[in-house]
Amino acid sequence: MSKITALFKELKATGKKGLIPFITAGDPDPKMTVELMHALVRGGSSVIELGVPFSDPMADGPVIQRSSERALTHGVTLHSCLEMVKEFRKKDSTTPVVLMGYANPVEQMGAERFATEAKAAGVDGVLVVDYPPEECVDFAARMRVAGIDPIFLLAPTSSHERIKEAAKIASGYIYYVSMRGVTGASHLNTQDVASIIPKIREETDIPIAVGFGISDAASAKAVSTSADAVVIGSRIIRLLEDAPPGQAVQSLENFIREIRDALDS
Ligand SMILES: O=P(O)(O)OC[C@@H](O)[C@@H](O)c1c[nH]c2ccccc12
Repeated sequence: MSKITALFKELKATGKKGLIPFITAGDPDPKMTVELMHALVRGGSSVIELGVPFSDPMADGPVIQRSSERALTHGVTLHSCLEMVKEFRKKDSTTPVVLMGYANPVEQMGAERFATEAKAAGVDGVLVVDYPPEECVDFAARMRVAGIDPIFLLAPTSSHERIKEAAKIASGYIYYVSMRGVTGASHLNTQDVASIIPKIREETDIPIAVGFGISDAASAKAVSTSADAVVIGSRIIRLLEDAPPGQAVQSLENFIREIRDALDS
């Protein structure tokens, strides 16, 4: 059983919800990423979604775009992201890490080599934003053979067919995007989310994480009533941007703990 699957089993058994923060590898500075990952764990994160910076992140709003640009300015590549995971693994062998990115860097490396190197670095799951499930049966199989969970996105616009397709090839969890548009939006509708999740559950027992527009304890708690886990990205990136010099790591840990407490209450 994969680390991600085991984690969701344990969450379910203890009646808890997963917390999946997103940070971009190399933002604000490559030297900080591993330290930030450990702070996420101390605060009570379940899984870390580590973003591979990309020059044309079409699913991302301005906040994560800026974050990607900062990381690219520091010369961060897919290879250096894997090095950061390796470094993180020296002190944390249990927290699942999901690498999130766009197809281009993965294809440049080649899917085969990517799978081998990602596994060796300690990656547990891979989410390629621009890989629709129905076109990625081979890719998903290759990841699974390497021992990596292929994670796919579903959205309010996903057809019944696509839901079925994703359910067939995904493992670990399915990422349900709460709304149309880009990351960092502010019009989250938890009722809409709660009405679609049962339709996905009709097709699969895989846990469902929900992201896009979750920015505080209240929205996290509200979404968690129907989801198995919540993903928070843009709010965290803004917190890192706004933190006073030297305070980013502690502010991040405090923020995550606040969300963790809300989910547990
Ligand atoms: O930023 P938000 O609205 O909190 O959404 C999560 C999100 O940032 C993270 O999961 C993510 C970052 N880039 C993406 C691109 C596509 C899907 C998801 C993502």
